[in-house]
Amino acid sequence: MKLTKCAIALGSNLGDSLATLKSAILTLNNTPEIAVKSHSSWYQTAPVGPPQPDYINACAILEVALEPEQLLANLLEIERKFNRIRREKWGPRTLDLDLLLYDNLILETPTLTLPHPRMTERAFVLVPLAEIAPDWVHPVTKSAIVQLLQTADCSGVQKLPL
Ligand SMILES: Nc1ncnc2c1ncn2[C@@H]1O[C@H](COP(=O)(O)OP(=O)(O)OP(=O)(O)O)[C@@H](O)[C@H]1O
Ligand SMILES: Nc1nc2c(c(=O)[nH]1)N=C(CO)CN2
Repeated sequence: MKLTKCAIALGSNLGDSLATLKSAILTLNNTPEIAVKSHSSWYQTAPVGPPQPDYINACAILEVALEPEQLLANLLEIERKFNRIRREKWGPRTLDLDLLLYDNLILETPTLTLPHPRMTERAFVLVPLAEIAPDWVHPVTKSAIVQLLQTADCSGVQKLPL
């Protein structure tokens, strides 16, 4: 099967978030149909939505031998492995994995929207993504990630020391 380049966002604001995100990257890379090609720095980010602890966020570039829905199923399965408590909408979680971009595919099904519909307004996604894929053109807005970043409010996003 052909390999497809994808971008994902990782987030956590419960438990040992940094350890969880590092472990999630290893778990992804141990999946036979998924290769993690690169990941961004780790960022501490102010919560968007209801009051809750700060998040650690990052983005990763994957090469996958999976259809979009299969990749989403893998991401949700890994989330489930790490998330032992019930989640409220936009509430705290031990691990959140969002599929941002699947090549230049535009897709809308009941369970999967591509590109991720809220990625263009989220500095906690655009800052880490611009680090690893600045020139990737968002297929709906036709803007490169680095251009989308120019209009984002990045005040709540802080790079963590290595
Ligand atoms: N591009 C996408 N990436 C991840 N999930 C998606 C995507 N498009 C649609 N979904 C659907 O969204 C559902 C709920 O996702 P989730 O609980 O992570 O939302 P959330 O993290 O609370 O909010 P947000 O989607 O704004 O980050 C998933 O089960 C999935 O079916
Ligand atoms: N800073 C930040 N805020 C959020 C995040 C996140 O990953 N980072 N995820 C949310 C639900 O997807 C809601 N709010």
